[in-house]
Amino acid sequence: MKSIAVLGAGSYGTALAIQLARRGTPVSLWGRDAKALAEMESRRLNERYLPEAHFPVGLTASSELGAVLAEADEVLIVVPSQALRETLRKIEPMLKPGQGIACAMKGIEAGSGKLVHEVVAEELGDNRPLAIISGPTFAKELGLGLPTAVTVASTDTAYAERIANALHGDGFRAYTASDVVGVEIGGSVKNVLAIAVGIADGLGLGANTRAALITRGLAEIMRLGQAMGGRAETLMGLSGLGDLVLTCTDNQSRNRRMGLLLAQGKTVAEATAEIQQVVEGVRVAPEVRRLAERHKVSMPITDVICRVLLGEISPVEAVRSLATRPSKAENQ
Ligand SMILES: NC(=O)C1=CN([C@@H]2O[C@H](COP(=O)(O)OP(=O)(O)OC[C@H]3O[C@@H](n4cnc5c(N)ncnc54)[C@H](O)[C@@H]3O)[C@@H](O)[C@H]2O)C=CC1
Ligand SMILES: O=C(CO)COP(=O)(O)O
Repeated sequence: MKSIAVLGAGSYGTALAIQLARRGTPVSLWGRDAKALAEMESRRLNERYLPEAHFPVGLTASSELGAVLAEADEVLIVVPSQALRETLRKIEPMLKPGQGIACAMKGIEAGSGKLVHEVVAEELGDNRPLAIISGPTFAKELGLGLPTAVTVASTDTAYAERIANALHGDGFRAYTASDVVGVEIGGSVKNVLAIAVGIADGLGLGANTRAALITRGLAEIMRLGQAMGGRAETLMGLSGLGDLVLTCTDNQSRNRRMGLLLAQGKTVAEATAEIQQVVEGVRVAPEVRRLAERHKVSMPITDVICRVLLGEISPVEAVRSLATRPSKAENQ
């Protein structure tokens, strides 16, 4: 790949930019805060979001969006999902013909319930190649160069391979897939389930509860994902089960930490202020619930998490309401 613009200089945008540069692609990392970007460029480090990983040669940081896009052959967007549409509107007049768009955010647009590929198609049309990058990838570990695997999904196989090849290597494995919806649903819904597991662990409910929530959470991902056209093998893969296990079981996850803090009695606002980074599950949960209603699938864990986030029930009541559901066949 000749060169790539990475839009979004938070923890994950920085980590992916570092990986691309490590593999030899010239990368421009763009963020909207001019002072922060100038500091990153001079210190060769993103002190606030990824202080563990130095920038390789070939990675430049800039807040000049026009210049960054003009020099790039491809564009990778890694802003939070709620900032995706705004970012697309900003870049649309500056894009060059043929520049592909890859997206690595994990969420659903609040209010519209649109998946990432739908938002991109609405704003940019469907003439550009589009890929979704997802999977079990904590930014810090990726930044440190620890072994990591992702899925790159696109209906354009050649484009998925181009993006995967740019990322692949040095212990980073990038697999390709064509099931865009399956990859998007796995990556979005696992954020909600990680809040649930965080709550259970925060309340000290133990390993049995954690395993039950992860497994029944996977059942929710499978039901919604398949109802929306995703494939079971995708939902059981890196971007589904893989990311669910990662996010539910390690405190690097902001969504899991949200659950832990709610279990301590903090409000959503207090927990958000403490975490100081994006917690996608909070905005995604009500959208997942609406999608479940629209597609007539049962998602009881998602449902109680929505109610906790709205302040309708406490974390203890949420767990109680799940535990007292009537018995049923496991495969329904
Ligand atoms: N951090 C991680 O380990 C991983 C994160 N992701 C996903 O990546 C996406 C981005 O998350 P993080 O980088 O972790 O968030 P973060 O909280 O570390 O950073 C967010 C960044 O987005 C920027 N931003 C917010 N609104 C913006 C806007 N309107 N225009 C431009 N920039 C804007 C902020 O200034 C900040 O630099 C999320 O969807 C997340 O789920 C996916 C895999 C791993
Ligand atoms: O998506 C992630 C890891 O794959 C990061 O999870 P959190 O957003 O919960 O930190």
